[in-house]
Amino acid sequence: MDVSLPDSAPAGAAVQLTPMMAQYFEIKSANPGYLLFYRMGDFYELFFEDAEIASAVLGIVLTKRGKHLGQDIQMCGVPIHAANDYLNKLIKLGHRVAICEQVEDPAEAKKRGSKSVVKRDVVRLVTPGTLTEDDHLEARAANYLAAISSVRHGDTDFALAWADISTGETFTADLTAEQVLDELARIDAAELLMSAATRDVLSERQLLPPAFLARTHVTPPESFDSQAAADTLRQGFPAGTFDPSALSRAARSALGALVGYVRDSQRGAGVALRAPVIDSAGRHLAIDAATRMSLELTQTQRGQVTGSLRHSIDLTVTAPGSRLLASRLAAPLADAAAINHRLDAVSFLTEDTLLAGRLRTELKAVPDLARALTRLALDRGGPRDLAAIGRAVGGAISVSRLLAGAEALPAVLERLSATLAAAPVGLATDLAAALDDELPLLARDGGFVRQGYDAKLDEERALGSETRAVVAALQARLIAETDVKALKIRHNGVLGYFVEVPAGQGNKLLEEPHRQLFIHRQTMANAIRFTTAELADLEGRIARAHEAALEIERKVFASLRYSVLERTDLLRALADALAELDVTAALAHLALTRGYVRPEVDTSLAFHIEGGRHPVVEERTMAEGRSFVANDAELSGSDEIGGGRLWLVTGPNMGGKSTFLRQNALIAILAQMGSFVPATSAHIGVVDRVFSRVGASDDIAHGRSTFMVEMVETAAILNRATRRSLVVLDEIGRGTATFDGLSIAWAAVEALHNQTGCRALFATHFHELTSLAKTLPRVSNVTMKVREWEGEVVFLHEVVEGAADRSYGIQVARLAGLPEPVLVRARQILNTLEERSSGTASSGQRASVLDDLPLFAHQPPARPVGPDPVHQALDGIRPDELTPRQAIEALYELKKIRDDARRS
Ligand SMILES: Nc1ncnc2c1ncn2[C@@H]1O[C@H](COP(=O)(O)OP(=O)(O)OP(=O)(O)O)[C@@H](O)[C@H]1O
Repeated sequence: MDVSLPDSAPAGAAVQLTPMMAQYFEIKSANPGYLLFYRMGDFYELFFEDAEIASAVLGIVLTKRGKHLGQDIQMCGVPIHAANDYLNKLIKLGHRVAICEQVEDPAEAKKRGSKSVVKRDVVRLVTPGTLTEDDHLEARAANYLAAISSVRHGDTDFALAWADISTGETFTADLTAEQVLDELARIDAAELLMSAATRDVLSERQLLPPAFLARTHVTPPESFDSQAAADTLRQGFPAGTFDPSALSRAARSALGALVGYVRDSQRGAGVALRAPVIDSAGRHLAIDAATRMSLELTQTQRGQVTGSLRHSIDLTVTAPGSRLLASRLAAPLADAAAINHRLDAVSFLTEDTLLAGRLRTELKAVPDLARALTRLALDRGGPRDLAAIGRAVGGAISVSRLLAGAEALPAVLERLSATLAAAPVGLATDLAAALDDELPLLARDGGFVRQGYDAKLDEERALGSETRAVVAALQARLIAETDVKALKIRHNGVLGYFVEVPAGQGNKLLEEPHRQLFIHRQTMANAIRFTTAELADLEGRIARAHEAALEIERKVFASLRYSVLERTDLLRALADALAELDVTAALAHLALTRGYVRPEVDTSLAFHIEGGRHPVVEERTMAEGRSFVANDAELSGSDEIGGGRLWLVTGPNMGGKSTFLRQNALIAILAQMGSFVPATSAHIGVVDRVFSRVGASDDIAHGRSTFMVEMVETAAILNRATRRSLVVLDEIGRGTATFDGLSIAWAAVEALHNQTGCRALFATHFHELTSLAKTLPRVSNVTMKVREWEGEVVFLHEVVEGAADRSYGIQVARLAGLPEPVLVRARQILNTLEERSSGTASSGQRASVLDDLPLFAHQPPARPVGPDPVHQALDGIRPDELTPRQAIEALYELKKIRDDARRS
């Protein structure tokens, strides 16, 4: 790429470019916004700014190659064999890459003249939402590409289409503006396509938070044209699999954009999207983004997976099973009959533990069929993908036999059993017979077909190894003829086969009688290399045998690939069934190992939980050697009495309010995703939406204060909750002045009770609210039980009827380690406030109370009244007289005395 260019216009214009530079610029300008991986031999090279970016991000050396416009051309390269790792890193950091390959044999280019360049073209655009390789994907997470469209004159305002290219699953949904955020949070797409106009509409309506904006890729408006979409869709899906006219205009537009983008990014490789499932938001239990965060469904509020509900309940044994479990958790059902079908299946496997155990053992060995299938469809698959499909089909057959042996299967398992029974036995046998035990990643270099599968291949391979024997024989003969014992026949990539003798004996071969036979090729420092006519002939035979063998292997691969792809629909159905079975067996296992029960789910407004536990906190407390205190909840209502009940939960900080609130929301979600629940019994009338605002945090990034966020969210709940909803609210109104906060909380409880009539848990520190139970018939007061001992508070985590008489804030502050003088002073202020001020004092009156407080007064901490049993016991101990064993026992005894005193 040696070019000297004038300091004028760049590529194309008056500038004289080398043919390769011209080609580079042409390809680069056709793919704006992408780092261009430009194939040169065994490397992908990057130039100019691309090279600077890649070298900085990947930590690879930036070099120079020729000049452009008088400037050095910056360049860096990544070797082909390691390209995947580098690609992965770039994509994870938000870059997009165009892979440009040589699309003809360099020999062809040479035929056009010595200066002609090899033809190159972009074969694939790699973006976060279009990944298919295992190296780039998390096995247990779906990787969605989504497209959102907006129309100004349809039934709905927006539509979303999304697909996981790695498995082909595709969905569409029409959305109202209100549903956009919820759905975006549920799908959590890796890449979100939209037109600039849609982006503006969403931003204007505050429907595009930074997390999604960062994943947004704006595509030209034409890509969202709903008219043009019809054609794109017809080409994008196999004929007869779906009818684009069944979609709304907005959904057609979104799906058209999605399919078009996938098609362009895969550059003609057959895109294996499945016919879209038309999703309707009403089918699911709606969970908004804030609730997902608050309940820590898939990650904790700190962004960690460990500690989330998903992490705690995912006992699946396959990656596709884990992905399905996550999507069920993200979108539990809202239809009692469908939920009960799932529960029937889980229930069956909790009863037949032998079958469940066997199923799980078989499933464990089943590879990711759907992803392997997609790679093969995109012509990106290798022998290992074929083998994975073979093993998955084999697994399906074994599992199907196990199910066939069971009697009276519930409907879901019956359906799965029927699907799995159709597993193509012949295909599995064929793949197992054809493929070797150890397989290379790529089909390109051969070496994957099992010995004995193809007679002709075995013949060519034998020829190859026979000729190797012939080479050995030839070497022995040449040694005998020349009497050069050190003569060797060797091979390298440049010379092919050659005869090598040490330099000292080389002359012998250059002289008569040998010079007739040995043709000089190369003189090295300590060796001389020759060839002979016989060796050249042998070499040709070996190469031909190798090429012939390779050709046969390629054909075997193509034919196996064809027989797999021919059965795409069937294989996908198997993949779905295997994942569903894994989820069902995993939920049964969860129920048995954690003591979960089957919830009674119906269309009533019941919400009656006995002995409920928090699935994650329970696990944690047990791991710490403590037991979890189970609690009941009774929010059941009916239309006759005007809706569900509302429990006002009071109690000190750290008393377990948040845990109690969240556990009930989680129990509803678990039940509706079709899982057993952590309780001794549960009766739940299907919930349409769950709202949880527990432990809300600042949204400073958005420039909204804690209070503002709280009010926006409370507004969303009051506007959106229905009688069927479950609302779980923690400390509404805490972020503002006491009286404002109290008034807002008061009005919110009234609204939830009188207008919404939903089932609700409302935790508060405003004890004044508890008087609402006297006037509102469906409101009850409960509190977290605590015990005080020597000025310290002991949390019992038990929910009991009644209202807390105080907050124990100072005791909790002591536990947190606030310095003693501060605590003493706080208590003093509190006493004065309590004495002199009634709950209804005006702020002016309170201020005067504060004026009266003695400043800087300090009193020593109050001593406990009466003899302290621990001190008494200590007094009785004579350390000098104790053996180590007695000392330990005394220590245990002391702790026991302390615990008994606390309990009494
Ligand atoms: N039912 C329970 N059984 C055993 N331990 C519990 C129970 N509930 C809560 N805990 C323990 O108490 C800790 C505090 O609980 P939680 O966060 O629910 O309190 P809180 O009253 O909501 O406090 P705050 O108002 O400060 O958020 C938990 O981390 C857990 O370890």
